[in-house]
Amino acid sequence: MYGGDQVIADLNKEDKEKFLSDDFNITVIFGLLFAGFESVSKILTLTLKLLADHSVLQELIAEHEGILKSKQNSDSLLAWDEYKSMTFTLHVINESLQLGNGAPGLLRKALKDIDFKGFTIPADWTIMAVASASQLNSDVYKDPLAFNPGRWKDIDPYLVSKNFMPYGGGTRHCAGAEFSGPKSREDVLFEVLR
Ligand code: HEM
Repeated sequence: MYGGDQVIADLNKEDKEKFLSDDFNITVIFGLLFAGFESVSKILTLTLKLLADHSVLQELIAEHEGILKSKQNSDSLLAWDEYKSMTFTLHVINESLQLGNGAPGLLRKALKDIDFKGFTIPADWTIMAVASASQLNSDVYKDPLAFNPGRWKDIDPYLVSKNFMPYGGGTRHCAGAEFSGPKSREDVLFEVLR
């Protein structure tokens, strides 16, 4: 049984039969609604605004029409390979994610003292990693506030690996990343290295 199914099943059970506690289930439902709604609506709104303001729509439409034309059965659903072949679409999404910085900060806790560039972050301290500090850094991205999907065509994989984390990273990496937008850092890296 998947986690979501378990939550729904537990909602209909007596307390003593429940596998997960009510507190846990409520936190999961709130978390999913918040994580899955606020993030998508914010980035989607920004993307539509950027598309309205810039002349990339024709190229996007051409890419999608090309895929539709190459389909053997025009009524068939979008296949995974077709989705993955939308290179320009992915560049537009990346650019929106890079500009949008959906999460203001990624929260972590120092499990032990951490030495970093001559400073020590003491154990138990809360750390907030601010992705926009690198995603909007002009030393990293040339003219970072410009909407330029073309920058993703030949982007340096090293730069991406260190400076693009719209979905966070590590064990707390966004659970909806593959579902909501295609690009984790690892995906971009894979695409560039391919
Ligand atoms: C454009 C859309 C989205 C963006 C930019 C985004 C971004 C993020 C970021 C930055 C984090 C924190 C990761 C970290 O701390 O390393 C996160 C966590 C999370 N996201 Fe997303 N997210 C998006 C869509 C979604 C969707 C659609 C869902 C669910 C269907 C979702 C579910 C989650 C969950 C459950 C977490 C918590 C993961 C954990 O703490 O273990 N996200 N997201």
